[in-house]
Amino acid sequence: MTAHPHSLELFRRDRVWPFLMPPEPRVDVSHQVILYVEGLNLSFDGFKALNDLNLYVNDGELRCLIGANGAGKTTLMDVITGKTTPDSGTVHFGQSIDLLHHDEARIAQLGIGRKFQKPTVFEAQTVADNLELALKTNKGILPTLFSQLSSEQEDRIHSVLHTIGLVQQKRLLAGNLSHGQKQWLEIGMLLVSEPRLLLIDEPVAGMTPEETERTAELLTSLAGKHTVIVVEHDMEFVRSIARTVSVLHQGSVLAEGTMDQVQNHPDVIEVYLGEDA
Ligand SMILES: Nc1ncnc2c1ncn2[C@@H]1O[C@H](COP(=O)(O)OP(=O)(O)OP(=O)(O)O)[C@@H](O)[C@H]1O
Repeated sequence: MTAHPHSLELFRRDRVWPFLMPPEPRVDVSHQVILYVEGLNLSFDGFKALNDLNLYVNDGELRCLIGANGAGKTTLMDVITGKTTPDSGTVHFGQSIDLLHHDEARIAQLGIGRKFQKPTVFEAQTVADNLELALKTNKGILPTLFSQLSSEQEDRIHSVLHTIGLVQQKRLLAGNLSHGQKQWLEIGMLLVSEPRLLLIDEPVAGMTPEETERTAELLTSLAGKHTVIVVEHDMEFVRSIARTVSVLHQGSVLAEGTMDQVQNHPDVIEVYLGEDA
């Protein structure tokens, strides 16, 4: 008796059916904290890039990380996103997800999106196609523009275009966008997969004052639904968006609070802002 074609399909070795895949763990934010970083240490050839670093970020918060060059901001982002393994310490996403047990790709799937300083959009594709490709890539499907989007996915792309203020530009090639618009598009490319936590590195570097202002509006509008951590050197920008600022110095959190509180903190005046004064 020949097997029914559907049963052959069912026994293909290379298929994993959705009901057999491990369920996507939910991020447990029952204690309002979405990110716990505790006792992180990391040395590079004896130099302590992270030094017993502790950081707690609440769900829905917009947190700014500031600190002089070499303070450890990028290294911290690298550890949270699985790019670098610390020597010791723990990193938890919500109450129960131990991020140090997952690799970079899995951490992205779990809902942590990272945007590097330089935009890396596909310049030869339209704005809408960039979002579509990002959505498919994030879902682990071989990215192609030929497979159809579901209506839910189309709605999501439209809503992201709206959020990033590029509805009018959706048919433009990304290469023709301004620097600021490319940065927003790249934020949109993260948003299509609805991340819980967004890590954004120097979003306003190289932007015009108008673009900087719109970026402030965009990032503040994302907080609440998402948790946003912004690394930024532009203090005026930080002041315009941040409720809580964490100051990193020599691999540790030196001070935390509102911009006014940290600027008036004696340790900060001494080691960081004092240098500019
Ligand atoms: N892979 C590495 N190997 C050796 N040293 C490293 C490595 N990565 C970072 N470092 C060092 O660790 C320190 C912290 O760097 P990090 O990039 O985290 O600082 P940062 O706060 O992000 O600075 P910036 O504002 O300049 O981006 C620096 O002195 C850097 O040279």
